[in-house]
Amino acid sequence: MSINIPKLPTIRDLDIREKKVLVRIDINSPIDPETGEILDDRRISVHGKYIKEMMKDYNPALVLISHQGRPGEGDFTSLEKHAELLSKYTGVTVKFVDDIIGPKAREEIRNLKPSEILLLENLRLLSEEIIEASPEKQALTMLVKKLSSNVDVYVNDAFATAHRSQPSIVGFPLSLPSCIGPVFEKEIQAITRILNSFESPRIYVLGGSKVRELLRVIENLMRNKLADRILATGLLAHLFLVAKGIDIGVENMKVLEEKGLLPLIPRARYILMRGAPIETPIDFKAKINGEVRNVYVGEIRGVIKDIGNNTVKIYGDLLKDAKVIVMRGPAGVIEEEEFRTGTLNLLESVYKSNAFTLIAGGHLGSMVDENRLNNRIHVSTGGNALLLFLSGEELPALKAMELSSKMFLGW
Ligand SMILES: Nc1ncnc2c1ncn2[C@@H]1O[C@H](COP(=O)(O)OP(=O)(O)O)[C@@H](O)[C@H]1O
Ligand SMILES: O=C(OP(=O)(O)O)[C@H](O)COP(=O)(O)O
Repeated sequence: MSINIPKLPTIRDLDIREKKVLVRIDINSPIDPETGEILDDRRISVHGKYIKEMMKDYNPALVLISHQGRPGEGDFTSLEKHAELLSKYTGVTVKFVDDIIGPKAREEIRNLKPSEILLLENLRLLSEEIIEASPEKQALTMLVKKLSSNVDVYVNDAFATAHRSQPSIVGFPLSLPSCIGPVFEKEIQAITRILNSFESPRIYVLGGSKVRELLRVIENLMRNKLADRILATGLLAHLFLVAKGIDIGVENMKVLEEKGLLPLIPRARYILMRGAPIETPIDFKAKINGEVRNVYVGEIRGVIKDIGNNTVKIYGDLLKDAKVIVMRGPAGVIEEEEFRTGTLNLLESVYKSNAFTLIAGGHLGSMVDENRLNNRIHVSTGGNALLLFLSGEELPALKAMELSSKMFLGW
């Protein structure tokens, strides 16, 4: 199976010096739903580092756009606090405006000078931004029309949103000379390294809560024969246990129901029947009568919040032999300290392994110990974007960028 990585324009191919540059970043971060505090700012710090370099090398006037959360969910918040953190990491005061396409935002953009940075409000306040459509349609949205006429070029540095065919990702490339940004470029380099390695076993450790997207990834991995083993954790493990006919208890079925995951059971069964190499945990951590207990499959009690001690050991042993590891999503509810052990122990196996490893996803990335990293481990800013690409899907952001380079750069 060969995955085609198109040649993409970078900021070295576009003249951005002293220009007004619209940069789509992804600073979507875990948020405490109670306090609205940003729980982990890794994506912000990574973008901050590269924006700082961009300012030093090209002195542009930067207009930053991003989303945060999804409407209706606890992490759907303003980007005001993100601007403060971006200021900290770039060393430049990042001005925030609580508007996106209205007169206030456009006035700020018009007045922006080289060496200044402006962050607009959460893009998903615009209903247009939630709708997925073709680049041609998205180029006609109000967002794209109103902002394009106020900037010179568009840079897509939101690798983590590259799998969404939303206007801020695929609309601007058809409207402005465009390129990918430095964060995006680094991700493509890491992916190329994985795709060029034909060593096995290739082990995927998949967890977290975005189960629907993970099933799509697993289907692609199987179709393209890219995974030797898939170790399920997080809510994905709940789903596959149920699909195997295992009783996970009423409380855990309720968790699946509340997350809208019950309709995915037949699809998970079909995946298993087709022989997907999916391993499920043999034990879990749950809180019973206020105490954290290790419970075994077959006698599950309480709400499962992490993988158990024996699963950690078995998964850890399997990872010892891996040549390539892709890890996505935490193994448990890492927001609660007592349920971080599974995730931290799996990461420990990664630090000790000799495999080339990709670590994907905001929550998992926040658990990584930066001091234990080496050049075999790439901590991606992307989650599902990375996995979908690695499993052979065409990313809308890349397709739009290819169209753009034909239109504006004559490539
Ligand atoms: N057993 C579990 N039960 C409920 N939620 C879980 C469980 N395991 C993990 N999660 C949740 O998954 C979420 C992170 O998933 P996801 O967004 O897919 O990961 P990432 O941000 O790394 O991409 C966390 O909020 C965590 O609480
Ligand atoms: O966090 C993100 O994706 P991820 O959870 O796959 O890493 C991106 O910001 C995309 O967010 P979305 O999945 O709400 O479109």
